[in-house]
Amino acid sequence: MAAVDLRFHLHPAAFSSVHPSNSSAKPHRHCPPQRIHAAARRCLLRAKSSNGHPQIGASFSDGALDAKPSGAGGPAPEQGEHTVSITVVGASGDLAKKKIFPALFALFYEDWLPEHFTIFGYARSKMSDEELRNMISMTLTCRIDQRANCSEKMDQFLKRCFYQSGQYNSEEGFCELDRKLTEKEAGKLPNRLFYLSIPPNIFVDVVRSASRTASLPSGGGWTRFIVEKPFGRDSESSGELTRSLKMYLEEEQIFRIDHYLGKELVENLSVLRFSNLVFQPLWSRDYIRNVQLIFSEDFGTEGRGGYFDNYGIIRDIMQNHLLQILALFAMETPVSLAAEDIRNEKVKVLRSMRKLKVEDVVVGQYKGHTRGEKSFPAYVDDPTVPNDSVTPTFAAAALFIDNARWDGVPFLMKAGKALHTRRAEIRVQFRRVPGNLYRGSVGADLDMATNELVLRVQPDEAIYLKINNKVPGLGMRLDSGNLNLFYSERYQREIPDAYERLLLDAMEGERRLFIRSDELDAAWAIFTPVLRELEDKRVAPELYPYGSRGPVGAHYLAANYNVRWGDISSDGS
Ligand SMILES: NC(=O)C1=CN([C@@H]2O[C@H](COP(=O)(O)OP(=O)(O)OC[C@H]3O[C@@H](n4cnc5c(N)ncnc54)[C@H](OP(=O)(O)O)[C@@H]3O)[C@@H](O)[C@H]2O)C=CC1
Ligand SMILES: O=C1O[C@H](COP(=O)(O)O)[C@@H](O)[C@H](O)[C@H]1O
Repeated sequence: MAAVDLRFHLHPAAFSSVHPSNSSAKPHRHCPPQRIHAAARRCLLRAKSSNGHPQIGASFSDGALDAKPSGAGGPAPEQGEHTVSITVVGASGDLAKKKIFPALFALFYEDWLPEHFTIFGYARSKMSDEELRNMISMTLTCRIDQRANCSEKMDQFLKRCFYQSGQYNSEEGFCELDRKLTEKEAGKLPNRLFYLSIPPNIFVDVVRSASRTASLPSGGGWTRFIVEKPFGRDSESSGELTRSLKMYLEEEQIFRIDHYLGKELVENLSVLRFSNLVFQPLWSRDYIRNVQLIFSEDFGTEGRGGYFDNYGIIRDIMQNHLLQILALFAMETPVSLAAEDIRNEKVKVLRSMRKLKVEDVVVGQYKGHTRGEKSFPAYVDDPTVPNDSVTPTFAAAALFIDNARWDGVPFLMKAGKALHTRRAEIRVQFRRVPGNLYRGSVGADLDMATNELVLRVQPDEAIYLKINNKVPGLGMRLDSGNLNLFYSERYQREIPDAYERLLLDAMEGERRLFIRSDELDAAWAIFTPVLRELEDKRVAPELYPYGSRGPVGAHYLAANYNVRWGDISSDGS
């Protein structure tokens, strides 16, 4: 039966500000829509209160400059004529080029964007609109299954893209941006989305400048900020970041993105759990022996060493992507599918988790390796990484949830760069069959004959369940076979990129797949002590060759809990 996609039925009002919390509730001042040079000057002269908040009630002496209704710069907007302006801050960067602009184009191509929208790139690099368009055009592709009118659609999309160069900590650039946005929004009810695709050390600068100068007045349309990870380095810095952001924004305006939550299989995890009766009774310590969350990449940190060395794999992947999956996997049934109900359950399960101990962690770092003619660099060969760096590019960890459902069940995580394959998956290993009638027919190792449910997040999305099966023939021999749901065989449509779903959700004000600040606090509480200890003691990572399966220490760690990693068979099944 064809699935009904509710988004096709969304009313344009889904993009409007229907709830006060959707609007920019913090008081702020707008840049004047006219005479921008004077405006920029005034922006800079704007008085600040002692705590850095934009001042309530501060106004320009020139009342005309101040009088900007939601649809300023044009005739009164007609009912329902909304427009969304999306500003990609850090538009010249890797993520913007690789993911954000392509995702925006994909949304446009499939008619998910509202009729009236404008896209702005903002960064320090000097670029004209045309140069931005050229840059973006290199990154755009059309879905293989929908190539019709592709270049026409690209041209239409690129015409809606503009660029504003400016500093991140200066209000001048954002004032100029505000002026241009206002021009494009003329006659419509505006809404603004800022995507902070920039290094974390400048998040607050941008939020301060943009919220003071380029966010919409309270009571107008909404102004939202998507903030990229990392959200701090530990509990303390994350708390500090949250406090700083909240000086300028309401929590409702902050969309902390974890793109793994936008992946199809991760979204499907709750569907699998809560809409299939067969799994419901099995989902606990009674039947599940261990759960494995595995992430591997077959490339190193090339080009991102400077960022990575300050964070390491635990912060880059485990504390966010894998922990979020774990929370969705292990949470209790939420009251409803509403964002706050789901996030409440996630927080509860995260708060039930034991703080990770150093003896439950193995860290590794890749070293150079030569295979045939080809040489692969060591992590420390990156010129932006210190030669004596002990930053882990691989980690394995055993985590526990101290609640009634999961008491004693090891949740094993493994994440690494420069490994032999690129993969992300969830493996659920079930207990042995008690008093198994067929124990003589399944081979010596009963643990090898237990059921395993695998959710392959990427690549080649799939769900499969390993079952024991009689090998056809006159004898009685069992082997392990898979009940398969391979997405490429079952579904013809190409799977949207995670960023498409998340951008759309942010525009719709749907927070379900974004991280709330208390979730973040709970997540950091689990990892901060171990990160501190690893760093204070400069624990030396186990070296593993580029392109290998990672440090053997990961196997010893799993063995401590009678676990065997499910991804070690040669075919990876
Ligand atoms: N790249 C990826 O695959 C992923 C990235 N992220 C996160 O997304 C954000 C953006 O990542 P990415 O695009 O890789 O970042 P980049 O390093 O490419 O930076 C983005 C832009 O920010 C500006 N910039 C870079 N360094 C500085 C600096 N020290 N001070 C001021 N401005 C600077 C540059 O623009 P200009 O000089 O023109 O101003 C640059 O083009 C980060 O928070 C990252 O952690 C998250 C997941 C994956
Ligand atoms: O957040 C991050 O994710 C990417 C992996 O994302 P994927 O969607 O390609 O699996 C990772 O390479 C990067 O280091 C990390 O910051």
